[in-house]
Amino acid sequence: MAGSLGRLFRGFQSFTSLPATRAQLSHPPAFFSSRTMVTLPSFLSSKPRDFSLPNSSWGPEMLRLYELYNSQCEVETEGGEKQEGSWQRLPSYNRSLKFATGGVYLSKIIQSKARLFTRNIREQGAAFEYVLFNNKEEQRCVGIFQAGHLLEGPPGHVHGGAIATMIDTVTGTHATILSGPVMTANLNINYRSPIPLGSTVLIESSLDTKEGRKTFISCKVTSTDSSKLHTESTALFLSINVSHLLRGG
Ligand SMILES: CCCCCCCCCCCCCCCC(=O)SCCNC(=O)CCNC(=O)[C@H](O)C(C)(C)COP(=O)(O)OP(=O)(O)OC[C@H]1O[C@@H](n2cnc3c(N)ncnc32)[C@H](O)[C@@H]1OP(=O)(O)O
Repeated sequence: MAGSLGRLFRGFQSFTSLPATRAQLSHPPAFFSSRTMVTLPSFLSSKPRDFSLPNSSWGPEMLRLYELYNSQCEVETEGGEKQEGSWQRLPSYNRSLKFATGGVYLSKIIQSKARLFTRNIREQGAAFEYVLFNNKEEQRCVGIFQAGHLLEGPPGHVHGGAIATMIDTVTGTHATILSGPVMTANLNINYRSPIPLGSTVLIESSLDTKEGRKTFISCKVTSTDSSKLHTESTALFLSINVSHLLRGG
């Protein structure tokens, strides 16, 4: 079982190193084409909904930024050929294990009803709408986040716990790409200015350093034009053996 979990994490890492065409990124079924299934470690088998694709709840700013980064996922050479760009969109599912090889078996043992916290609210736009892009060369990850009405903390503004969740999501995914299976050991957050509910913000994560099992990451949340700083954060992730999760830590 630990081996299967390990394959999941490795699968996630190898996805991020796959050459992805724009078509693959925009249309999830193509991601599961026979060609890519050969390349992937076959940890995904059916066609789960990819929550990081645009839906009707996305506002103009969310869509604009999505297009901005998505257009850099593939570039055209002078000869007219398409090739991998500097950014890569990361797909996002509500339940990784469901689609894993042997996932049903694993799910029953772990938690049959478990769903990813940020992807389990059915009403589109009500809570966490986000998409992540990774820049492997620059060791940077960007999250575009639109906060829905269910995330209210102070009247009209986003709950600090929801902001922390999104920071953990962006930096945690980034750390997984950089270092494989990790857990958040420390998350240090300074809230500088409130985020209006319904607005879209940028969450930028960058690698500070890696020391043995430790991956140190910095993150900031800003307005989409970067002029306003909402939140600053540093995070420490520790590489784990997946059996750590099965033992309950
Ligand atoms: C599945 C398919 C693919 C998935 C692809 C992703 C897709 C979906 C994306 C979602 C993304 C969401 C991302 C959420 C990520 C979480 O939210 S994880 C949940 C929250 N975190 C936890 O519950 C962790 C709880 N803590 C633990 O389990 C353990 O304390 C840890 C963190 C594993 C560390 O334990 P340990 O391995 O025994 O390490 P330990 O020997 O204590 O310490 C090792 C070193 O680290 C240092 N250290 C340990 N803790 C700390 C600390 N808090 N501060 C500073 N230093 C520390 C120690 O001092 C030591 O340093 P050295 O002496 O070696 O220099």
